[in-house]
Amino acid sequence: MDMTSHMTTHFDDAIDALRASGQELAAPLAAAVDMVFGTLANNGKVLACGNGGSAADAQHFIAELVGRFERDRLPLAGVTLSADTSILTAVGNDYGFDAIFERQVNALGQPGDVLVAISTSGNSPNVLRSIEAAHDREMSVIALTGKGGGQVGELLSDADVHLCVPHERTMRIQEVHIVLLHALCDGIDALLLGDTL
Ligand SMILES: O=C(CO)[C@@H](O)[C@H](O)[C@H](O)[C@H](O)COP(=O)(O)O
Ligand SMILES: [Zn+2]
Repeated sequence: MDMTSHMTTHFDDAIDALRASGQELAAPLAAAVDMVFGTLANNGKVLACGNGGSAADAQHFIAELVGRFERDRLPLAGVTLSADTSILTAVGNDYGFDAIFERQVNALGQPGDVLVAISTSGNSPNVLRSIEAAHDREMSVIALTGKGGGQVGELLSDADVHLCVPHERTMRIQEVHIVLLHALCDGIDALLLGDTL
């Protein structure tokens, strides 16, 4: 195997995945910006969850809300549901791993809040249950998925936003997810601060 050309295919495939996603997802992404901005403007908050690399993405996104993205601004209300090891081990131990996000949505979620649910397969049970809990609590959902959206796609309502990356490989989907989350941060900042750097 020519490792250099093998590595080159990753860049080419990532570019293709981003280009295809840009064509399909720019419009729903704009709707997601409006949803999050509306929630924050009404003193609501954003909850975010995912497993593995998507847990890191959820944490990364919320850090950019609570801290900052590219420009100084007021702190924005967000909580990562996949970062607190005491909650995750306690709820996982006592109620099962599938309840780790649902339990926190039920503890923290209020009507009008937004859940950002990240699952490349769209089939992780703990993410599915977080979406059901969000709906029960009259929250809106922004779902970041791939592989056709899986069961997440079937759970979402018309009021939710589905950002389904048109790709089958987890890593490519995750790479697009981080672009989506950064674009979401940029869109929120543009509405808050004006759209020039
Ligand atoms: O980062 C990666 C693979 O790139 C893994 O850690 C990956 O996130 C984990 O296998 C997750 O459990 C996958 O869950 P999901 O995206 O299907 O909901
Ligand atoms: Zn990964």
